[in-house]
Amino acid sequence: MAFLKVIPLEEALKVVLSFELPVKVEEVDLANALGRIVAEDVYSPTDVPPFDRATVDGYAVRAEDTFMASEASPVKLKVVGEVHAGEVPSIELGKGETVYISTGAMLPKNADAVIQFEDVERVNDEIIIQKPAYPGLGVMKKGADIEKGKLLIKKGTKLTFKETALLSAVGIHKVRVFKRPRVAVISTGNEVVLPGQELKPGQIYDINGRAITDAVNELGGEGIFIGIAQDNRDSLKELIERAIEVGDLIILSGGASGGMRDLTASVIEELGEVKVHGIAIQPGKPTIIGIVKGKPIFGLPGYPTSCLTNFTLLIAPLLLKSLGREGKVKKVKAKLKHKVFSVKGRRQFLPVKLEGNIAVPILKGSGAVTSFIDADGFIEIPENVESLDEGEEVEVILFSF
Ligand SMILES: Nc1nc2c(c(=O)[nH]1)N[C@H]1C(S)=C(S)[C@@H](COP(=O)(O)OP(=O)(O)OC[C@H]3O[C@@H](n4cnc5c(N)ncnc54)[C@H](O)[C@@H]3O)O[C@H]1N2
Ligand code: MOO
Repeated sequence: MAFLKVIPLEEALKVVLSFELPVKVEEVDLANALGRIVAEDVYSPTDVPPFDRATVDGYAVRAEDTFMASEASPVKLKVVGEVHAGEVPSIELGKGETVYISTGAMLPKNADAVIQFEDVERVNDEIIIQKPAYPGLGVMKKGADIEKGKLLIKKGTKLTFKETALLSAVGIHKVRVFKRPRVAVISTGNEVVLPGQELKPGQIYDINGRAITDAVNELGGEGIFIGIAQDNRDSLKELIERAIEVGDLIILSGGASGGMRDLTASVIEELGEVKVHGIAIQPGKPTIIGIVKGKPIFGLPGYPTSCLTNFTLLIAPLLLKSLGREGKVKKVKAKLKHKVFSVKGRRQFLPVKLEGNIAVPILKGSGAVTSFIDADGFIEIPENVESLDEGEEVEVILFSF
């Protein structure tokens, strides 16, 4: 193991993307499909609507019967029946005939328009029309909304309520999705305690455990929080071994650097292999990438902003790839609100808040948790660049999956 021998981000990413996570597919009920990633393209098995349908309450007519209608010379049609939603009309419209029809009902044969009842005068079993109807008025044609055979959802799409609505519309009640990769999450540090516990002097609440677990969940994986390891080899080993049992991938945070109590790298080396310790980026220099019992294991920096930035840069692409999502994190273009400075020779990732298409830099530093909580994403400042100017176009890597 080369202790803190920094390598470029691209090299580190190559190591990460060489890991193969198990890719499995399962079928789930639509009711449990929200947030899951679709494993194959989904095509519509049916037309929506499945029949020509009235879009208003009124009278179904043959439009040609009304072409001559005017205020001076109204047309009269005979009402020969009624058809309501859910019924199959038994009537075929003859010349000069109409039926009362409810919104959502199937058009009777030969009808090609529906005139809303407000626009006709009903006198006993006749309606009086003063304005011509055109074919298609008040009608949604079969398949006009969604055509049978249309590609509805592409493989790799994360299901939101819109997609589950779309699947409902075509009657699909089971969907094939990628199994969620199981990601075991460990926080480390004697000072770190779980929210809900009393905070003693010198202690802080665990942020990374929740944040990483939920970032994994948001991305489509299954985050499993294992616990908080103390800063000693036995505690770290015990939690890593538990994590290996349940996870396809393991993420630790804290203790990644080279301080006296930073043990993560050497414990990983004892249990398996450290492949990378040190990446030429800021934040994230002390990041660890390794493998234990065939499972990828990551040690992220303890500072929550550094931790989540590096999760997004390094681990999200691997999880996205294993979920058929092409390994790409979301990016948007924006203009920088004001000039920012960086240190030459350091490749920096700076949190920014988006106000429309303006990226507002957050300059509190990676030691502040609000640096990433207030941020929508972060921008890159390459190592050979000392500053970016006000109004310069930047690419924002989003903290959302
Ligand atoms: N001599 C040097 N010291 C430090 C350097 C350096 O280059 N030379 N780099 C600093 C930077 S940058 C970072 S990042 C940290 C990373 O070190 P570690 O990964 O070993 O992180 P820790 O020391 O364990 O923790 C750093 C900080 O974050 C807090 N923390 C840790 N875990 C959590 C958690 N789960 N939730 C909330 N906060 C957490 C921890 O209490 C520390 O305050 O090293 C710097 N030092
Ligand atoms: O690496 Mo620290 O992660 O620079 O903030």
